[in-house]
Amino acid sequence: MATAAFNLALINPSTFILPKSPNPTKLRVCTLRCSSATTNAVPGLSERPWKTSDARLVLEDGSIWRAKSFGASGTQVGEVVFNTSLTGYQEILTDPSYAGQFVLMTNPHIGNTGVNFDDEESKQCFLGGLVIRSISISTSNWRCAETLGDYLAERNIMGIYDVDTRAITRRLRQDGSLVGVLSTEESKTDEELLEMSRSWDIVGVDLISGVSCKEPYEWVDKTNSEWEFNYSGRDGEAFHVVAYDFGIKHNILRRLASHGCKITVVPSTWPASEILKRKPDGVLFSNGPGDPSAVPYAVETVKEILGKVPVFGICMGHQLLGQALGGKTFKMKFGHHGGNHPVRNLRSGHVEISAQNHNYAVDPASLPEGVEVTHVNLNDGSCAGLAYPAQNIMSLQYHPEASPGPRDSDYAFGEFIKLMKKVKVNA
Ligand SMILES: NC(=O)CC[C@H](N)C(=O)O
Repeated sequence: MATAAFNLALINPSTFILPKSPNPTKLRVCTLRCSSATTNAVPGLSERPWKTSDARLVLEDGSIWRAKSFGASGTQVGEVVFNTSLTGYQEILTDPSYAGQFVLMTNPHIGNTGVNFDDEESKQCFLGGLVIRSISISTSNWRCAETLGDYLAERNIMGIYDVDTRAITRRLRQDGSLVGVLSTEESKTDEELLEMSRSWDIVGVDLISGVSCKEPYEWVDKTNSEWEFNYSGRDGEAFHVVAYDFGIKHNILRRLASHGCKITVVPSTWPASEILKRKPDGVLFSNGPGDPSAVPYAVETVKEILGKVPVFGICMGHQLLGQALGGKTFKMKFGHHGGNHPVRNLRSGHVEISAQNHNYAVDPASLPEGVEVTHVNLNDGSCAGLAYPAQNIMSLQYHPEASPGPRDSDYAFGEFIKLMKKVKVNA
């Protein structure tokens, strides 16, 4: 009996907690579930015919989570955030706003539909890594082109599974987002990985420049007719929208194209004067990764455009607009990441279930008079949308394009069309 219990402990992921000592040499390794393992490698386990724990997630609070690896191997540092979406892991993996972050999925079973090449939200996976409870051992979907593991390995993205995602989520909810290091390298000690996590920070880093396009391009793809749902939204009028790519998700572009817009996507550093010369009907400031305070050049660009042409900001775009209007942004405790966030539209009174992915928010009290809070997140009362009618500005902290997530907020694209129409008609 004792032997069986011991073996079970060996093949299960074990969690080791290091005390929060500032001095790594004083760290004492203790174990919650397996009292025999006090070193990184468990002797003999590598000879077993089944996969054994071969990866570690070391959090900056000193906790160490043993796991099994899939996708790429190596060592990677990032900020751990949890995402509560039940579906759409592929759109999440390709959302450039996750650059610098490890996404932990709270849904315990991931990978069952594999991946396809239609559901990508950008050309690349920019996230730091994926943390899941259980990886599906088979894939079953008519669109499946390959397995999640192969997809991540080809893109050099690390994944871990067989880790207690509920316990990590509770820790993040309690203590806030934490920096962590994922590693499959046995040669690195726990202390080295801990040191790495403690000497890295996502705050103040310009992550946009790493994900934005390098040259402008035209976008024409609409939402595939098979998936189109908002037939009333297509007014066919060809408004020219310039979209700043701070890490833009393709579905934002598809939804604008489905409304008949002609779209030019420009890099994050494209000068405002160049945009204004093109006389667009509207400018979209996209979603994007990281800290809005780390990209003052983008705030300056937004400032130069405000009041001259109707604008729509989404997520990072909303935060940059908030700053450009004179407001402040702040880092939230653990942010909002998922497809089930209730938001109240204060103008209509309607509640939308929305897709969200952000760690920063605009402080509404810091905004000047005339700027209206149009949407509120009903989970925590944070600002979820703004408008400044005098300057034809609208913005949302969340994702009207969903992908993944519910479509309740898709009407926002129609509102942007209306805003452009109003200005054009009155010009
Ligand atoms: N999706 C986004 O645009 C994210 C915005 C910003 N990077 C944040 O984490 O708050």
